[in-house]
Amino acid sequence: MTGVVDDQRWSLVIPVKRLAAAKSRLAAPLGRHRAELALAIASDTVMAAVECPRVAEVIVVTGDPLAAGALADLGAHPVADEPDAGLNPALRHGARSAVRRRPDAGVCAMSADLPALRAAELDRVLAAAARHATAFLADTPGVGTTLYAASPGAAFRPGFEGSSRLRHRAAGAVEIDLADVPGARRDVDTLADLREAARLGVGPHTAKLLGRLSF
Ligand SMILES: Nc1nc2c(ncn2[C@@H]2O[C@H](COP(=O)(O)OP(=O)(O)OP(=O)(O)O)[C@@H](O)[C@H]2O)c(=O)[nH]1
Ligand SMILES: C=C(OP(=O)(O)O)C(=O)O
Repeated sequence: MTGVVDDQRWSLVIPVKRLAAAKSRLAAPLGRHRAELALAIASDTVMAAVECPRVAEVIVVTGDPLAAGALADLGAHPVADEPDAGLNPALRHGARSAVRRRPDAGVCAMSADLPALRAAELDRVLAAAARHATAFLADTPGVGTTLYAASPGAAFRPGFEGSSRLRHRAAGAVEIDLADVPGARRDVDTLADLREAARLGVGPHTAKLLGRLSF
C-alpha cells in the first residue's frame, strides 16, 4: 500500500464470549474453573494489548458483566455484545464503535485467547499490518486466525471461525509473515494448547490460576 504510516496507531477490538459459555473444549479437564480460566486468559490478552505502544485503545465486545468490569479495570473500553449474533457481527459492532471514537486509528480484531501474547510482539505485528489495507495473522496450527486488521479507510470485513486463514486470504487480506511472534499465534482452545502457551510463558492472571490449580 502507498502512504504507509510507520507510526500508525490502532484500536484493538477484542471479543469476549459470555464466560459461562466460553472455552467449552476445556470443560472436561477444567470443570468449574473453566470460566475463571477464560477470564484470566482474556485479562492477559487485554493487558498485553493495553501495554502495546501502537495501540491507541482496547475495545472489548462482551455481554458478560463480570468480564466487562474486570477488563475495564485493566484499561479496556467495554461495549455490549450486539447484535448478539455470534463472533463476526460482534466484531463489526465493536469496529463501528472504534471508528466513531478514533477515526484516525486502524481497526484490529484480535482473539481474547492469547495468554502468552507480549506487547512487543503485538507491536511488530501491527507495524507489519500498517503496510496493507487489510492483513491477518494465522494461528499456530495454520488453520485459523488470531488477528485481522484494517487500516484507516479500508473496509473491515472479519471472517473468523473455522478455516479462517483461507477465508481471510481469499477475501484479499495479506497474510503477515513474521517468524517469531509465537505468543500472538498461540490461541488456546484445548488442554494441549494451554500447555504450549504455558511453555511460551503466560501472563500473570493465567500463571496465577494455573499455579493455584497445580497445573
Ligand atoms: N463477543 C463475542 N465474542 C465471541 C463470541 N463467540 C466467540 N467469541 C470470542 O471469539 C474468540 C474465539 O472464540 P472461540 O474459540 O470460537 O470460542 P471460545 O469460547 O474461546 O472456545 P470454545 O467454546 O471452545 O469454542 C474468543 O475471544 C471468544 O471469546 C460471541 O458470540 N460474542
Ligand atoms: C475463531 C477462530 O478460532 P478458534 O475457534 O480456533 O479460536 C478462528 O481461527 O477464526
